[in-house]
Amino acid sequence: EFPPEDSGYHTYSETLAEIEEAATDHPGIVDSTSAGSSARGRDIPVVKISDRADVDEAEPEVLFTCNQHAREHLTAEMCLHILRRYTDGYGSNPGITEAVDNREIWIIPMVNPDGATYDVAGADYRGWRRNRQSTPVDLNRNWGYRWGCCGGSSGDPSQPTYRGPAPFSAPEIASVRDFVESRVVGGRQRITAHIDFHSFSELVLWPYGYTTADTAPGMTREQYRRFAELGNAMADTNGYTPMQSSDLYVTDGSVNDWMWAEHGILSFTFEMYPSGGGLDGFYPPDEVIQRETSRNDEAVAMLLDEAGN
Ligand SMILES: CC(C)C[C@H](NS(N)(=O)=O)C(=O)O
Ligand SMILES: [Ca+2]
Ligand SMILES: [Ca+2]
Ligand SMILES: [Ca+2]
Ligand SMILES: [Zn+2]
Repeated sequence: EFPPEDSGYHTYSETLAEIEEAATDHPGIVDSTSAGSSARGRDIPVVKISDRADVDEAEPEVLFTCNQHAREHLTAEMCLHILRRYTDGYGSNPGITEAVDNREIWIIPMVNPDGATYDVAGADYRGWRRNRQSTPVDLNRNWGYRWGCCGGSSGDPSQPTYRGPAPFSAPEIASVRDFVESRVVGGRQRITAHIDFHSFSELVLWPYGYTTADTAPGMTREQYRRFAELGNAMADTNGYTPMQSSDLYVTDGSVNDWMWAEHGILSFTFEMYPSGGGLDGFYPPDEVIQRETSRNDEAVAMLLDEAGN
């Protein structure tokens, strides 16, 4: 559980309750399903928001993933904020109504439910990052594109950036992979854009992470330019700093590289508030949740719009 002064954050069960409530309150535009199970057997919920949500329509699909890293609780709040905004706003906010009528929005609020739960299970925050397999894995190093290629992860099981024994060895990542692969319909990946939310540092990041080069196999100059232009435009709306992922540091096995290289999905990472500070940066007071999640409203709207191009 979160300490009383941070009760505004959602636990796993409170997250499930939020999803249930959205589905109950907005039955026509919400459909909830599961990507699969975590290492400790928790369901990994996937929520869909669209007009005629129970029908797979030929509309561009956009994915938002949150909480790959256990202690980054503000990111789960970001995903729940998108869920609430795009359901409560339907029919009253023209931009939201337009997006829901013309897109299929997929939200996975807690990719790492075991880790998120473990982090708040003690008397104090545990500063936990990884999942809760017997040998814990850094989920954002376990994706299968150029996995472990380039010194952007660790092969040491004791390290926080341990990549696991093989790509997709973490059940959480295998589950999200399976979900994304299930969106290849009629031979075409229907998801066109994605944001993976992390904290912290206030950054907008785009691939590749495994190399510092702008262009590489599967990333032409024109494609890189599209990432950079959209990344800069989104950063202009939330005041985050835009850069190629590897300009921060080289990572291999990250979600963005896999989403782009394997599925051609315009995949970004947003590092949320705060911009700096020590380990307490992972635990901003719950008083900032509303401000720091709605800070990304315009960027989310921009990505949803771009997803149709
Ligand atoms: C997406 C990468 C480049 C940054 C991220 N930073 S975090 N959220 O773990 O502190 C990470 O190390 O996975
Ligand atoms: Ca508080
Ligand atoms: Ca629809
Ligand atoms: Ca569809
Ligand atoms: Zn993270």
